[in-house]
Amino acid sequence: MQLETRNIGFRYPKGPWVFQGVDLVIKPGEIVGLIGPSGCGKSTLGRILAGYEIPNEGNIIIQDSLQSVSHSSSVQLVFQHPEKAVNPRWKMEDILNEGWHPDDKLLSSLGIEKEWLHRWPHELSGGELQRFCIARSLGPNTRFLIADEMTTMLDAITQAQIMHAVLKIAQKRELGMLIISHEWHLIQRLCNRVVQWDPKKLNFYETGFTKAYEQFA
Ligand SMILES: Nc1ncnc2c1ncn2[C@@H]1O[C@H](COP(=O)(O)OP(=O)(O)OP(=O)(O)O)[C@@H](O)[C@H]1O
Repeated sequence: MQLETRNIGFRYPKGPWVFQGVDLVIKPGEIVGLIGPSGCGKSTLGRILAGYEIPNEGNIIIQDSLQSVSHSSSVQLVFQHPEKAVNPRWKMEDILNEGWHPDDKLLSSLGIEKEWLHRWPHELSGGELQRFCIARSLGPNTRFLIADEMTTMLDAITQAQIMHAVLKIAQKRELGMLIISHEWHLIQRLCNRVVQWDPKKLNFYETGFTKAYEQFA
């Protein structure tokens, strides 16, 4: 089972091509980094992979079934703005348990305190809220996790703790991950492979292998 894009191209309505001809493969258990300058289309690609946008050209292939539209709960996206990903009218307990019921072990590995479950989203910091979004994304159906600047709002120590917890889960469950980040050091340290923006071709290309993330886990 792998997550694959074949020759995908995307443009927003009336806009220019953001990218074209993107071929990307994420295998189970593989941690792939995606880097590139602001505005090159990293988040757009992440949203396409998670099924929130439909490519104008090409296909997304998940689990060996050819789909012109990528939409599957097996691909989960956690992005930079957790406040936009939760219902402000729901208490954290309901938000957390909407799709599945994360156990205490997972909550504690992500540093989620029990007392937070009884709060409203606006009563948590961005980083605290993000831990809930991460826990929510790791349901039993998840096979691939797209982490779009997932830990950007956290301090370096908390960022390392959370990434460590997520990577351990990814390793144990053989989840494939795409880590989108501007932080080259983070990408270099965590990823098996790195994919980078090619401005001439409006495309992404492999930069080669980095250190295996086991060193970090
Ligand atoms: N809803 C939208 N409608 C029109 N254009 C959009 C929309 N969202 C993004 N864009 C444009 O598409 C391009 C790619 O945006 P995207 O957010 O994918 O880039 P990015 O590489 O993730 O940037 P950053 O690193 O700053 O987060 C940008 O030029 C952006 O202005």
